[in-house]
Amino acid sequence: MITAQRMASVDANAAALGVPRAKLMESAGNAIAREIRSIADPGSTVTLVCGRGNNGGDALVAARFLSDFEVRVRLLGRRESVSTGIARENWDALSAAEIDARAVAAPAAEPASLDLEGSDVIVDAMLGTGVTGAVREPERTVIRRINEVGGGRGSDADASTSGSHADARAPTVVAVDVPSGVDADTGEVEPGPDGERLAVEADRVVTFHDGKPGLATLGVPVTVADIGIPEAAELFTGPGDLLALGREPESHKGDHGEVLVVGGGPYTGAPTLAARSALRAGADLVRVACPESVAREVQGFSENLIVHGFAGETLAPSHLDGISELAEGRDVVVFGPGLGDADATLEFVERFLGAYDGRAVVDADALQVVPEVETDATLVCTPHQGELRRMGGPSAEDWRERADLVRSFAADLGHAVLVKGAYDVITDGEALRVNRTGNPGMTVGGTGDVLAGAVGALACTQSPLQAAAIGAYANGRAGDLVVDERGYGLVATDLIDRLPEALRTDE
Ligand SMILES: NC(=O)C1=CN([C@@H]2O[C@H](COP(=O)(O)OP(=O)(O)OC[C@H]3O[C@@H](n4cnc5c(N)ncnc54)[C@H](O)[C@@H]3O)[C@@H](O)[C@H]2O)[C@H](O)CC1
Ligand SMILES: [K+]
Repeated sequence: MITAQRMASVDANAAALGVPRAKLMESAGNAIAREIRSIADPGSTVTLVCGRGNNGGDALVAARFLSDFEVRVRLLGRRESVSTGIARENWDALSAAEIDARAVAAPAAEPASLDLEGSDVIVDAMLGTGVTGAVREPERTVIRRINEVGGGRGSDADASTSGSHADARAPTVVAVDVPSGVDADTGEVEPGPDGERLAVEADRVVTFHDGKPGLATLGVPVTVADIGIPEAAELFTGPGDLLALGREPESHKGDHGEVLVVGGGPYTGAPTLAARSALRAGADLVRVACPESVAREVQGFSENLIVHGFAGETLAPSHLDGISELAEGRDVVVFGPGLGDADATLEFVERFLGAYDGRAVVDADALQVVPEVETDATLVCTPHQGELRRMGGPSAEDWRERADLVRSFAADLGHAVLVKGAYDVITDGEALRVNRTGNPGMTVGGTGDVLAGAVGALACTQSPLQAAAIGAYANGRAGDLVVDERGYGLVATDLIDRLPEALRTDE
């Protein structure tokens, strides 16, 4: 199963891996034609009702594979309103192929011009995973029309006859990717302004690459068609993963989350790097809880941080209440940078995690405590391979072998894990991602603190798996940008400055 958001990311990652969307559309169109051949004979009348996006584009391709059928293509709107280049190209290819293709400028005003009557098969290619909000006109009127002519769901789903007694049978309605108006993730139909919930009542669905959660509840046959998306597009992180960050234009302060960094003691740089990285990776507000002894120095690094000093040189159980209280009001805690491993500190870590039930990124010396502590917290652990071993985790030279072992380690641990390496392995115990950005220049100290801060900021708005995958991708990409510019010799603060650029996609 795959969500619409994840599908868009995988689609973009496939494109970045050299599999153009036009090829995916060609495969999708081919799959639709195969589905139609499985339920109707050549010579049957197939009417393809096409929207102005790539969902419509898929059906425009299918029409070219159905030349031995009576094909009628009806585009809802003018050619200029087709929203993507690849769909427009497929529209233009139709007129060259002398297929009965008509752009219906005002389909809501003239539904009869869709020539739905007399169809043996109606293809619903109006709206797919790109639908936003309740269905608008002209799709509302056309959906009503298709449901009227189609006889509603469950009408005889097998139009195995040719055109001979089409009138005796309602046409079979085949939906492309998802019935128009149905949310691919939830299966729900958003009510329109008049409160009416309108969606195509399809007899069958042809969906692409992987099942969609929202189709399971429809109770009609769903064909999942392979459209040539390489497995690498799902396994490896890529620019498509950044689409999940889509910033709502009207978002305002506080939407992107508040992070608390709990760290410092023997080391002052680490919590500062994590905190500044969280700011750069999009957190609205970042606080640092650290020992009094380093508070002034941490504050000195950036006036954008709110620093809370706790008495003494290292954090200890006596600080538990104060720091737990601070954590209460935050979205994510980044726990561990520079904490050190004094006994009192590790006891503090164990008691904090045991009591905390929010989201936390756990890094550095705090990691060794995680396997022993019972916690209701949702953790993202970010060990390097040595820290993973100290957690009792697996070690394997080959990254593929390591990936599988880490996935089951994370499943046993009950938390997401990001194991840093030339290939970072990211998993929540079920899904698995591998990040290949980054370079040997990044073994310099502090890059792990920058990563932990970035993952912390992202975990305010993303799932633990997504936050870790995107964090690893952006951290490594920032490192690559720095090395491209000035060769090796990068320092951790260089990464922080390049995070905003590394988190932007022009997809
Ligand atoms: N990797 C894949 O999954 C592939 C998917 N393909 C097909 O592409 C669609 C998604 O295409 P997209 O262009 O993103 O969006 P849609 O065509 O679904 O719809 C956008 C289209 O519809 C208009 N619109 C949006 N919301 C509404 C609304 N509420 N009411 C009316 N109109 C609406 C919007 O203006 C656009 O014009 C996916 O489903 C697959 O079918 C690829 O072709 C193959 C690879
Ligand atoms: K559709």
